[in-house]
Amino acid sequence: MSLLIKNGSLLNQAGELEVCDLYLEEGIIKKIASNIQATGSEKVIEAAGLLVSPGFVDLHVHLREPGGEQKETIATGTLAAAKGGFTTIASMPNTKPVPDTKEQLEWLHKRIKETAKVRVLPYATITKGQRGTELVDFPALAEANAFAFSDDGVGVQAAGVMYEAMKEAANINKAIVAHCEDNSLIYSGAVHEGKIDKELNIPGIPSIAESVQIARDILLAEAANCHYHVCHISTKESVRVVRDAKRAGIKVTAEVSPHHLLLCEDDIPGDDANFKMNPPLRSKEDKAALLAGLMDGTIDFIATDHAPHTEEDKQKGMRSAPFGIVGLETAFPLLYTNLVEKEILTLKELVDFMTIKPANAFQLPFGKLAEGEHADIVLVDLKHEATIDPAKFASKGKNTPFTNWNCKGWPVQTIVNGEIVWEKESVQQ
Ligand SMILES: NC(=O)N[C@@H](CC(=O)O)C(=O)O
Ligand SMILES: [Zn+2]
Ligand SMILES: [Zn+2]
Repeated sequence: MSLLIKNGSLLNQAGELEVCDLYLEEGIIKKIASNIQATGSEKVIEAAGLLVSPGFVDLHVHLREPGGEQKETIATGTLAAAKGGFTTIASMPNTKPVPDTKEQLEWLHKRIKETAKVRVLPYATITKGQRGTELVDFPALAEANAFAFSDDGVGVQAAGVMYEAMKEAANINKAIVAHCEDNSLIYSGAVHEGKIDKELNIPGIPSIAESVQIARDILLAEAANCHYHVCHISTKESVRVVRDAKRAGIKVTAEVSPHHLLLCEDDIPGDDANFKMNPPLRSKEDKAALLAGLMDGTIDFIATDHAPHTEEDKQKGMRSAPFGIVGLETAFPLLYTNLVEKEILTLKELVDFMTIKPANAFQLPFGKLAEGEHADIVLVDLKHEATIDPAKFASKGKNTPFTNWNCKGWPVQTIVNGEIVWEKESVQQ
């Protein structure tokens, strides 16, 4: 089925909105022009007043399948992605079992093919069982279409193991995507070590637990000549270290999450585990440094770190609940409302941070609206206002700190490979 999107607003290179039509056929954007005439055989989508954006790309998502289906499945997580305007997501490997063999990864690809609503690029682990000791078979997993290698959920503790992993990854031209956390510096903390740990009398996680490992890894990546990507960067020291590394010409990239851009420890209302995630919400100064890092190119793009947990998990409170919050269904409206509407970022900057920038960091052929490109598109209503209500999420995870936030910029239709995978009317919003 071909699609004709009429009268939508597209961002041009200068960041201005231009009214245009798009013709999609066989999964490809065939034509972008004003006044494309319908032939009668295609489905016509009236998009007047809507932003037509490349589908969003999220390279940090937890889908929990296999082994955590009570928290999320590939089906529910990718529906949440579609609802949030994401057309390509990369799935983190901290599942049970983890994709650390060719067979596991092949099973995952099959399951994705059967049940995913959007494109899913699965990570393989760096170490067997994410135990941090024995490396996976990098060439075999690359052959089985691993997107990249990550032990997300836990840092690789031994420098020697990380160095060998980086050399393996460099050999096959794949990236090491790192959750940076030195276990000897976390002291079983649950919140940032700063003000909030004292206020709540809960052990804190110091900033150095992250920044020390990033500094180590950057030097290893330089020696191994490996593309090294930093997950969910959260501290001002980490930003400085990455900035210096980029200046030195080291192949490092970094992502930041919407919650670290929009919240800090001062926003934690008390013992509420919907504000518990790893890394934790840091200080006001850290939050400012993350935004500055994003704006000066130190941080390459935005990724949600969508980490669904059950309500039962989160009712255990700050000390005992698992780390993580959901993000797919609220990322764009939150960032649009709190950064673009407040003129901190332009609309084009935000869209780029969620489309072309993540795609380019990993040489992915997505995130662009141009003739000949994949027909991955989201239509967004920038004016419609609605309040965030977790009860309405498609995700099984309702664990968000943003309940009741009023936002504009809600996706209304999501197209992957030229096919409508979600539209507002089909799901209660
Ligand atoms: N971010 C989190 O707080 N939790 C993630 C793991 C991770 O991203 O490190 C999870 O899998 O729940
Ligand atoms: Zn992580
Ligand atoms: Zn994660």
